[in-house]
Amino acid sequence: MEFTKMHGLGNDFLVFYGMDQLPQGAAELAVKYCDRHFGVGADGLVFILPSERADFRMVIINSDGTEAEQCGNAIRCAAKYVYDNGHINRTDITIETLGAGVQPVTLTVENGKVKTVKVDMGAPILEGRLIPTTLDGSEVIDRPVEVEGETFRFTGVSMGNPHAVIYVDDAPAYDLHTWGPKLETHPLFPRKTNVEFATVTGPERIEMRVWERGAGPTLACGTGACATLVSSVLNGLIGRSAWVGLAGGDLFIEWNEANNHVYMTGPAETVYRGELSV
Ligand SMILES: N[C@@H](CCC[C@H](N)C(=O)O)C(=O)O
Repeated sequence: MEFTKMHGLGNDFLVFYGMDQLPQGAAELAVKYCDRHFGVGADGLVFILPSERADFRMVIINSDGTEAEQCGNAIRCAAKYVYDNGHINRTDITIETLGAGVQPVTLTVENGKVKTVKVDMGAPILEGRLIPTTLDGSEVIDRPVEVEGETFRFTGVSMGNPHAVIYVDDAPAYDLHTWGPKLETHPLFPRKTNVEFATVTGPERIEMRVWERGAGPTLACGTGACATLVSSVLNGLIGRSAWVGLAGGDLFIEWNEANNHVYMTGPAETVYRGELSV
């Protein structure tokens, strides 16, 4: 099986193209080859497949073998992949995802090279039961969640996949390894959750670190950055656009008031191509 190693701000993937459907055993492949010691090493597998509703369909499998509904960094990589490899010759592409439907993607190309990728990530889902959480209500803002005697306050946002955003004093220094896994699997979140620890540091800047559902600590999370901007607006902490600083670099996020859609702009990089014997 041929693959291409790609990343978005260090959130890395093995990208597969050319199959008609998701291969059997994709979960086992993910566990085996995402392993950083006994495999290739990645946060997930990305399959770019044919779609009946869009130019392409993307499936993302986390490194623990679970399928996610959406992945912001992977969709930027998928768009760059199909453009660079001549599978499409337009810079406006549509990509279908499980959790967020068909998403329009725009590539900025300079001297034949993809510089940035902007994705219309759609409207955030804010209803408690739909995120999903076990809480009722049209919004889940600044609500308590208790873990081993510690009370955190979180805001729930789904970008097709679930996120719990928690504000801390210094996100880059935060001990996410202790609290991330406990919050990810808390019973308040029936499909588990991605967990973002965030600090608003300026009128257009948020620092964020992420513990991802099914992948643990990653260097960046596109949907997490979108969820963090939405949460920060809902909590009255920032305006409707900002740079979100992650361990692997920055993403620019806008939540458009007119159509309620969230837009994410950032880079995507190819590292190398390889072949797996399976
Ligand atoms: N890294 C991603 C999100 C990948 C899926 C996530 N771990 C989940 O299970 O929801 C991103 O860039 O959005």
